[in-house]
Amino acid sequence: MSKALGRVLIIAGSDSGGGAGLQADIKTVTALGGYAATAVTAITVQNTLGVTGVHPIPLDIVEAQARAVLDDIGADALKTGMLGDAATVERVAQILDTTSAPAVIDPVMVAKGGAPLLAEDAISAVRDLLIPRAALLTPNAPEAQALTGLAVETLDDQFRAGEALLKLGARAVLMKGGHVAGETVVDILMTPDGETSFEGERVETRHTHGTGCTLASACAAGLAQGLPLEAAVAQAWAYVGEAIRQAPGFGAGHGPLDHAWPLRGLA
Ligand SMILES: Nc1ncnc2c1ncn2[C@@H]1O[C@H](COP(=O)(O)OP(=O)(O)OP(=O)(O)O)[C@@H](O)[C@H]1O
Ligand SMILES: Cc1ncc(CO)c(N)n1
Repeated sequence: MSKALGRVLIIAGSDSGGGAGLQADIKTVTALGGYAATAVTAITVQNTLGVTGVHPIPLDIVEAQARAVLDDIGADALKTGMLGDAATVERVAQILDTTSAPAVIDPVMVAKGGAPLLAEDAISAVRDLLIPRAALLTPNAPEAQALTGLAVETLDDQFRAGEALLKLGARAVLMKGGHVAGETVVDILMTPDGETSFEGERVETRHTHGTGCTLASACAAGLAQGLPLEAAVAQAWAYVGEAIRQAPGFGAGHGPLDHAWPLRGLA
C-alpha cells in the first residue's frame, strides 16, 4: 500500500555540512516518502568538526516563510529544530498557534561538537511556550536535564525526567538515550497513557552527527502520513538506526548518517 505524501513544515537551522539541521530533516522526510518545506531560522557554518559561524535570520522572515508555506501548500505536521534565541522561540510558538497540525519539538541546544545552538536565556521560553504546544517532544539527556533541572544519567532518570516533561504540558515525550551510558541505547516514548521502550545495540561510531534531527523529522513524517504516534516513532527509530549503521564515514569529526539508505537499489 502506498503511503500518503504527508507535508512537513520544518522550522530549523541550516547545517552547511548537510548532516544535521534542515538538510537532515529534508532528506529524512523525503526518504520516508513525505514532502518537506522549510522556514529557515539561522544559517550555520558547520562541518563534521564543528560550528564556526551562525547567521540568524530576521524574525519577520522566519515567520513569513512559515506563512508562505502554511497559507498555500499546507502542512500535515510541523517539526522544529534549532531556534537560536528566546525571540525566535516566541515567534515560533505564535506560528504553531495558527495551525492544528501536530508539532514535533526537538529542543535543540548544543551541536555534537559542543557549540551552543540556543541562548541560555531561551531555555525557559522553550519550557513555557513550546513544551505545552508539543504533540511530541524529543529531548536528548542533557536537554531533558536543562528543561527539568533533574539529572538524566540513567534509565530511571530518563523515566523521571519524562514524567516531569509530561507535567509541563507535552502530549508525548520521546526521551532519547544516546547520551546515557550503557551497551544498549534506550529511547522511551512516554504519554499520559503509558510507555513504550525502543532498545537497540549501541553502535560504536563517531558518525552520529544529526541523529536527533533525523529522529524528530522522521517522527514528523510518520505523523504527517497519518500514522498513530507509536507507529510513527517505531518507523522513525528503525530509520535512524539503519542510517547510523550505514553512515558513510565522511569528514574527520562527527560524520553524517546515510539518510538515503531506503532508496538504495531503487534506481
Ligand atoms: N551510538 C548509537 N548507536 C545506536 N543508536 C544511537 C547511537 N547514538 C544515538 N542513537 C540513536 O539516535 C537517536 C538520537 O539520539 P541522541 O540521544 O544521540 O540525540 P541527539 O543528541 O539529540 O542527537 P544530535 O545532537 O546529534 O542531533 C536516538 O534514536 C538514539 O537511540
Ligand atoms: C543547524 C543545526 N541544527 C541542529 C543541530 C543538532 O545536531 C546542528 N548540529 N545544527
